[in-house]
Amino acid sequence: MAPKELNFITGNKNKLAEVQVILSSTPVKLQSQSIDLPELQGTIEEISNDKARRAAEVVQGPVLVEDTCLCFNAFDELPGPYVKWFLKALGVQQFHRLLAGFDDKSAQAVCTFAYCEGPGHEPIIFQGRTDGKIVAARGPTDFGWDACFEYEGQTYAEMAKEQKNKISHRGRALAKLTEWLKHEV
Ligand SMILES: O=c1[nH]c(=O)c2ncn([C@@H]3O[C@H](COP(=O)(O)OP(=O)(O)OP(=O)(O)O)[C@@H](O)[C@H]3O)c2[nH]1
Ligand SMILES: [Mg+2]
Repeated sequence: MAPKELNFITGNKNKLAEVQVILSSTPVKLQSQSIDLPELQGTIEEISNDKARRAAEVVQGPVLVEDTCLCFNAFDELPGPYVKWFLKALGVQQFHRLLAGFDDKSAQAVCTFAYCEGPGHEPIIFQGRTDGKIVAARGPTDFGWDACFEYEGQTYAEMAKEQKNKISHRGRALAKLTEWLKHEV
């Protein structure tokens, strides 16, 4: 695989930490810059593409961005990309009550990375999805909604990091990115 430098533009330290761990077993040299980018309202892919274009304009060079969505099947995929604001308003201990009136507690975590070569270039996206269930918070609450997202009986927060990274929306998206980098000249 050609060693590649990637400049990951994110304001989220937890995301950055997971990406660093996952990419540490690849030749990718990861840099990062914390720029809080405006986020479009639109489809998951439109938001990630727009975020990558904006970041490339600010940095004037190649960038990698990521947008994470949490889609409730009972809400026809909402809160989706707006999960951040629901979590901020409710807090992780009350978050699961969004689905109190619904039997269907199933949800899908979606991670979409967008790589953009630079201003004017079309971003390329790499997406990972993990199906789970929304539950009352269990485990450490230091990363977003990890404590409320249950996968095969364990919440993300209850899992060891390596275990989460193997099956998570982010781990699956990064596996596609590193596969692509192998063939990138
Ligand atoms: O429990 C979690 N496990 C995860 O694996 C995970 N990945 C993201 N998130 C949270 O979901 C929202 C996405 O919003 P988001 O993608 O716009 O992130 P962000 O604004 O924090 O950073 P960024 O946009 O600067 O990269 C934010 O509240 C993130 O904290 C996660 N929560
Ligand atoms: Mg964001």
